[in-house]
Amino acid sequence: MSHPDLDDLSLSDSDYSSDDGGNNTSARKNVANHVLREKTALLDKYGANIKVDHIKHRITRDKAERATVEQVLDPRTLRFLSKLFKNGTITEINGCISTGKEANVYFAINADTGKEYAVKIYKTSILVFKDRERYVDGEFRFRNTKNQSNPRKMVRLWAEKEFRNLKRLHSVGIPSPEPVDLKSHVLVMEYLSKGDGWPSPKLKDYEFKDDDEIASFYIKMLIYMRWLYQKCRLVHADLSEYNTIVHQGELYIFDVSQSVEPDHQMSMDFLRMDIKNVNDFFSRIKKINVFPERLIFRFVIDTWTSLMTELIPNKEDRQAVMEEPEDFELLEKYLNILPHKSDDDQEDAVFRSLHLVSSLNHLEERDFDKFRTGQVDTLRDLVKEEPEEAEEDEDEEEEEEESDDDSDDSDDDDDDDSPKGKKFEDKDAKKERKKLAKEAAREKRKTKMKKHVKKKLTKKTHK
Ligand SMILES: Nc1ncnc2c1ncn2[C@@H]1O[C@H](COP(=O)(O)OP(=O)(O)OP(=O)(O)O)[C@@H](O)[C@H]1O
Ligand SMILES: [Mg+2]
Repeated sequence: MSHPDLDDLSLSDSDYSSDDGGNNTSARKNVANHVLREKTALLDKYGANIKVDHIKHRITRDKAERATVEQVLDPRTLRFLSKLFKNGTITEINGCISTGKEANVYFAINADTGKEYAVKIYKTSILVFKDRERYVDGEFRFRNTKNQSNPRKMVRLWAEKEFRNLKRLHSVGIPSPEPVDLKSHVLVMEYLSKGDGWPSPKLKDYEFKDDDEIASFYIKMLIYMRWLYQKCRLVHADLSEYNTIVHQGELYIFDVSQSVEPDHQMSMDFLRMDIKNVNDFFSRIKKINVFPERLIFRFVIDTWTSLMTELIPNKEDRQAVMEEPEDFELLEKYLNILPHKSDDDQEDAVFRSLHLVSSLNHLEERDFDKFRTGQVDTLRDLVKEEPEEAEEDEDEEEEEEESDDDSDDSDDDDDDDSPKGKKFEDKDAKKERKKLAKEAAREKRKTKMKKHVKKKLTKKTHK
């Protein structure tokens, strides 16, 4: 069969755009014809290699149905897929693994090398795009980009983000599908399979041998969460038993398009949500003892030095481990000294209810009232290990404030006989000064993190 030269037919992104204001009808007709011709040519050339029906359990190699392909894949997507055929990354698409809210995932192979791939195609329809905003807070991520109003550019950005994030995970040794190729909103990655086309199970479907195996996966999950934060500078932001796969005995993390960097204004909330999801799965569904969420939070964001100081209090003994930052076994040892969460953990309840921001810069106007009344905490301050002396100083400071509040007239009548300005104040000025000081102290207490909350979050309670 003869084809027009596909490269000559290729259109740019803007050619597919419908926002030309409707002024140039004949130009639009031309483009529409062009798109149609391109689609037909691509289908003639690659249609027989693309099967988009749902795979039920096992990857089959039935004949591709051109009509279904035509229905499911829009011309633009087809064009980017054809680039993957042309550059030899894949030779066949053999069925649909998943149709999600944001993307469809297909199973693909390269018949020449025998390699298997997962091809994730982001949905570009405006309807889905609106949905995405609501569900995944994409709005935050792209709030400063010019592309917010253009869904095609948005999904391309989204796919690119996933591709780059996967690279980060892969490069630091967090088990994850290896990213292979990216063409606009079409992403190719390693396919995690049991072999013979069977996909490896998601964590939620994995049949654990026993409680020990469940516990070991829980530990892995927490350590990978820390590595994500410490080594990749990422918070997953949708971590759960649905976005992790057990592959060849390892826990694989994927679906990282929505992951954010720690300085994202919602990163701390996302991290807390990830921790909650993980804890809920392992405690409620798998019925194992989990650690308190606030301590996991600290485990994820605290420095290596701080964790190791706790694990090995003796400085000399600690020297050796300082050379092995982020060592898996040492992190595992650290987790093993943590207490388990009790059923009525009030401290975790407090932690869950705190409004979190990673820095005061992230406070928005609506947050300021809450901040004044102590309902907002900056998490980095919260988990910082304070040197003992600093803590004592603070105690004194607090006591001072207290006494200032409680006693009306005694604080400056001390026995120190060196002359002090205050001693020679007239009575009214003194009254006024004390009133102002009291007010200031009251204000300060309001904005200061409640001490019991801070203690709860910074000190481990070994039970
Ligand atoms: N590399 C892969 N190997 C094997 N299966 C995969 C791979 N990537 C994705 N999948 C399968 O496809 C499903 C959807 O993938 P993913 O979570 O990345 O997309 P999604 O659009 O976010 O989907 P959802 O909205 O369902 O979370 C996964 O749950 C998994 O079953
Ligand atoms: Mg997913």
